[in-house]
Amino acid sequence: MILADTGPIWLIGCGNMGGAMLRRWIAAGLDPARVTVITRSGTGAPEGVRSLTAIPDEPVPDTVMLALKPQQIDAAQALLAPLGGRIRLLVSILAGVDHATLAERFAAETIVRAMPNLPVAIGKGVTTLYTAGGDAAAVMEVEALASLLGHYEWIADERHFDAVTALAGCGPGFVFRFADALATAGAALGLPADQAARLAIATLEGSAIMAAAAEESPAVLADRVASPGGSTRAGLNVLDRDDALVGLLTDTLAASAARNAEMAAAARR
Ligand SMILES: NC(=O)C1=CN([C@@H]2O[C@H](COP(=O)(O)OP(=O)(O)OC[C@H]3O[C@@H](n4cnc5c(N)ncnc54)[C@H](O)[C@@H]3O)[C@@H](O)[C@H]2O)C=CC1
Ligand SMILES: O=C(O)[C@@H]1CCC=N1
Repeated sequence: MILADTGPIWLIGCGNMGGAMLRRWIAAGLDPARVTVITRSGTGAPEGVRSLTAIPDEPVPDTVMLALKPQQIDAAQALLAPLGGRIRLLVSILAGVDHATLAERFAAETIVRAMPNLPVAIGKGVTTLYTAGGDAAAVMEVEALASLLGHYEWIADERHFDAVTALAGCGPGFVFRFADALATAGAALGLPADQAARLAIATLEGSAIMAAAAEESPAVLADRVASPGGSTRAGLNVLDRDDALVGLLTDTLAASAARNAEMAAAARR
C-alpha cells in the first residue's frame, strides 16, 4: 500500500512503541521531514526527525499520533489544547482509552484506535484497528501505515479492543516469557543455560513460521510432532492435564484485559 504524502505528522510520545513504529516507517520510506516528535524529555526521536518538548507555533498538523501512556492522557490533552482547529486524523495507541473518551478530549475529524505490538520494529508486528467512522482517505492512510508494520486487521466492535490488546498487544511479552521458561526448563534438564536459550528461541522461531504458513491448525501440527506413545505426547499430557496451559493463558489475558479496562476508566474521569 502506498503512503500518501498528506502533510505533517506529530508523534506525541516516542518511547518503546512510538519509537519502534516510527523507525519502521522511516525504514520503509516515510520522509522523516514530515514528522515532529513531541515528548516531555525531548529524547527518543530517530535521527533526522524534529524533536520538541512543546507543540510548535504552526498550523494544525494533518495527523497526530498519541504514543504516550494512558496515564499521561491529561498531559497530551493540555499539550494539544492550544491548537486552533480540528486535527484531520488522530491515531491513538493508548491501551484501554476508548474512542468516546478520545473524541471528548481531542478535536479530530477522524479518530482511529490502533493496537500495535513490539515486532512492528521488524515489520512483523500485529496491529489491530478500530474507528467509529471517519473520512475514507484518512482510514486508508492508517491502513497504509499499518501495512508497513506487518499484519493488521480491523475490529468492528470496540468491546473487543481490550481482548485484542491482551492477546496481540501484550502477547509478545507472554511469548518472550514462554521462551525464557522453555530455556529454564531445558537448563533444569542439565543443558548449559546459553545453549538452552538459543535452542528455545530457534524452536519458537521455526514453529511460529511453520504455523503461520500451514493450512493445518496448531493443534494438528502439535499432533504431528507427537508420535503415538512417544515423548512429545508425554510432555503434552502435562500441558493438557485439566487444560493447564489454556487455563493459565486464560487467566493471563483476563488480567491484562481487566487492567486495560481500569486504565480506560481512569482516562474517563
Ligand atoms: N510497549 C508496547 O509493546 C506497547 C505499547 N502500547 C501503548 O503505547 C503507549 C506507549 O507505551 P510505551 O512506548 O511502552 O511507553 P514508554 O514509556 O516507552 O514511552 C512513553 C513516551 O511518552 C513520552 N511522554 C511521557 N509524558 C509525556 C508528556 N507529558 N508529553 C509528551 N510525551 C510524553 C515519553 O517521553 C516517552 O517518549 C502506551 O499507551 C501503551 O498502551 C501499545 C501496544 C504495545
Ligand atoms: O503494557 C501495556 O500497557 C501496553 C499495552 C499493550 C502492550 N503494552
